[in-house]
Amino acid sequence: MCKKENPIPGKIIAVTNRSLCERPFLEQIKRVCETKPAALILREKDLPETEYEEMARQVLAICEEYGVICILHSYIETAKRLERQYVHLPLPLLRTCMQKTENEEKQIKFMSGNLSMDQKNKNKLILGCSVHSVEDAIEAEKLGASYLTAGHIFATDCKRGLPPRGMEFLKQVCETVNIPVYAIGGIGLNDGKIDSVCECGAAGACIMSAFMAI
Ligand SMILES: Cc1nc(C(=O)O)sc1CCOP(=O)(O)O
Repeated sequence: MCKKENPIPGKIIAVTNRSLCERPFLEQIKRVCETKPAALILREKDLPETEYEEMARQVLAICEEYGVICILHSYIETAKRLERQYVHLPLPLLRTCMQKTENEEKQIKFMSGNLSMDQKNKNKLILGCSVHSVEDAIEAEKLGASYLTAGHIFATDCKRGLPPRGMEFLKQVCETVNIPVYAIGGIGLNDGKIDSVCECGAAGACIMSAFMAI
């Protein structure tokens, strides 16, 4: 299993969901950042893009203050405007973006757009992608994803009524692709599941509800 270099420097990725917060959202983001996750995915995809962008500016400032990588979710134009290097996309969106262009060179150009990196890393866009099957994982890797989230691994209120895919599924995904995989779904901060998913070959875990209530 030779995984490419992980663009995320740690095991824990926080995922936001403002509807789960009891405190003002930005206050909650600060509390999350105080625990020093490696990254935070700003997943507020029900917001209109203008509101998302406004929120992203504020969240980015907090993440920067705490040295936490902020990954924008779904809104590619916002990511370009804010010159973000890290973007997370659901697979259908990654597919659509890539279909707009004919070859890999053009794809990267299209995706990178105005995403200006530091000079050394020019054009090095870090794309995350959510996958829910081994086939999805293979496709996302081919489309140029730099890391994957695979879920949902354990039962979670956020996917009520849907059976979890389990550790065997996670293992299969991790064994199949050559990019880092983060487990998502039903993982807490101190329940031992982070270690368990890493034993399956995952690079770490994405955690939503537990972080929104921390
Ligand atoms: C946002 C999300 N995506 C999933 C996927 O399977 O892609 S599972 C999920 C919910 C994760 O919430 P919690 O950490 O509270 O279980």
